Amino acid sequence: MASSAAYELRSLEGRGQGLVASKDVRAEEVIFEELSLVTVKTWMILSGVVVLRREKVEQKYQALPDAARRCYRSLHPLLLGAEPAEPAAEPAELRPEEHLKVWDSCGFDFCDLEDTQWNQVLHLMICPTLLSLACGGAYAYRAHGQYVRSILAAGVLFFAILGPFCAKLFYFGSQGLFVTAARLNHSCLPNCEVRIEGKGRPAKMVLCAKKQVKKGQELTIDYIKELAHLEPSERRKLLQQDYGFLCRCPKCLALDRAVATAEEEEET
Ligand SMILES: C[S@@+](CC[C@H](N)C(=O)[O-])C[C@H]1O[C@@H](n2cnc3c(N)ncnc32)[C@H](O)[C@@H]1O
Repeated sequence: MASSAAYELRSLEGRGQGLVASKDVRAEEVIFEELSLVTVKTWMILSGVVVLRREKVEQKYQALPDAARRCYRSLHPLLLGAEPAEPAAEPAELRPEEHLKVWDSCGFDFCDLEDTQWNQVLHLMICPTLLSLACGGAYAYRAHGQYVRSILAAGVLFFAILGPFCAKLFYFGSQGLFVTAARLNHSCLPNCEVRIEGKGRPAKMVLCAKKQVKKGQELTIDYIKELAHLEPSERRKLLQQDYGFLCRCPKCLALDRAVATAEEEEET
């Protein structure tokens, strides 16, 4: 893991711990780079929902050296948010459901080179071929038409439109645990973004500033950046459902204050 003096870990009110800039950072500046502790292959739907981890996370954990296992365990939600002076909270060993909690709360999703190649085969070859055979065949059977013609006609349709369409519906992906980046809190107005370069294993994550960040400001990312178009209340609901926390980023806190003021004014 590469580290620099550009950030430090601090306790932040209502958000557990988080990374804070320890010096002024320019827009687009790289704040840190980090290699994944461990990665697993996944099956994703709808721009970023993991439906299946194709590799067993427990096996990955068992294969790690002792020091890396300690880092992995430190990502358990019981420890994330706890003060560093509370080591008693560390679970001795993780149960299967605790492994899943680690990945659900700290896993970063991405597509590496291998996933991208498989996705091209899946979306540009396999899906259109299967659908053309099924739909063209069914049409020819019902309409007593020519199978080859019907399948070819369906093929034109599916090869032209299905690949781009289903590329975001279901795809092969990867998920990585990054020990430092796991401490980044969410904000609906983030000042940083992560880029994951998955050319091989371990994957490399790069944290970049989206805008100028002043010394002492928290470094934040958007956990649901694919859903930036949603209303603030919907984003909040989603974060609570999928990530299990009520968003207390500055934007949501400001909205809370505005709602409370409006309610007070209505009552008086
Ligand atoms: C990946 S961890 C981030 C680091 C964590 N705060 C810690 O103490 O190590 C994600 C957890 O941080 C907290 N968190 C992150 N962003 C938050 C936010 N905007 N508002 C409230 N809690 C947040 C939630 O408890 C969430 O489950």
